[in-house]
Amino acid sequence: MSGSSAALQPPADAVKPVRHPDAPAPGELLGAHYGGCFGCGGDQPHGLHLEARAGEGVRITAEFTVQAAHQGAPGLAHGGVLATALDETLGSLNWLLRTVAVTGRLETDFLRPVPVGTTLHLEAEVVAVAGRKIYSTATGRVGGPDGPVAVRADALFVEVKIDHFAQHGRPQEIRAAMEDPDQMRRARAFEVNP
Ligand SMILES: CCCCCCCC(=O)SCCNC(=O)CCNC(=O)[C@H](O)C(C)(C)COP(=O)(O)OP(=O)(O)OC[C@H]1O[C@@H](n2cnc3c(N)ncnc32)[C@H](O)[C@@H]1OP(=O)(O)O
Repeated sequence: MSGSSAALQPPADAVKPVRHPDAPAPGELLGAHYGGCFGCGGDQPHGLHLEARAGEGVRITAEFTVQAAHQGAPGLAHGGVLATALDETLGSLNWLLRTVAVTGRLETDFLRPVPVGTTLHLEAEVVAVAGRKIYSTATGRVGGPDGPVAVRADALFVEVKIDHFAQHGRPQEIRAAMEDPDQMRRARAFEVNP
């Protein structure tokens, strides 16, 4: 059984998402939004090291290969790790909208077990926007980009000001991020949102 709850149905006044004119070109690798991110950062030895690419419209594709550190049952990916892969891919859609947003709700269906060593082929798309609310959906396939769907998710992201992170993050990581010119450049690119 699958299907998202009423909380993830876009309201009647929702509109179609609009790709930002400065969004990365289709096919372009996005790179990590933060080196310490468990989903995409290069500084996390046991992280997912998920690599996301801009697609057409407001779509993203991504890949993640399940490592031994990601097991739940013997030889199988942990469900929470698979949810992280979906969450990270959905979060990457914000690059195409040039909006800073965080996950408010994530509903996941686990349809097939995913063994260690498997590459999960992820695809995500924004389906609607209503004010600060961004409604999106994602799938993760195994055996190739056209293989069977192993996991899927629907999500609601909520737009926040960049201050959200400075207000709530642990001071030492916030300080380090603010001292990193690359990190600040990425954050500023999102602030200039018409
Ligand atoms: C930089 C990008 C990184 C991407 C990394 C991958 C994504 C992540 O994992 S992000 C980390 C996980 N998420 C978080 O930490 C978020 C924690 N939550 C929060 O900070 C807040 O609850 C937040 C910002 C989502 C909403 O709070 P706030 O800004 O006060 O807005 P609020 O007024 O409550 O909600 C705004 C709208 O969203 C709706 N909404 C908020 N949360 C939910 C929810 N869980 N379910 C349904 N609707 C919701 C509200 O009903 C409201 O709707 P309406 O405008 O119609 O009344």
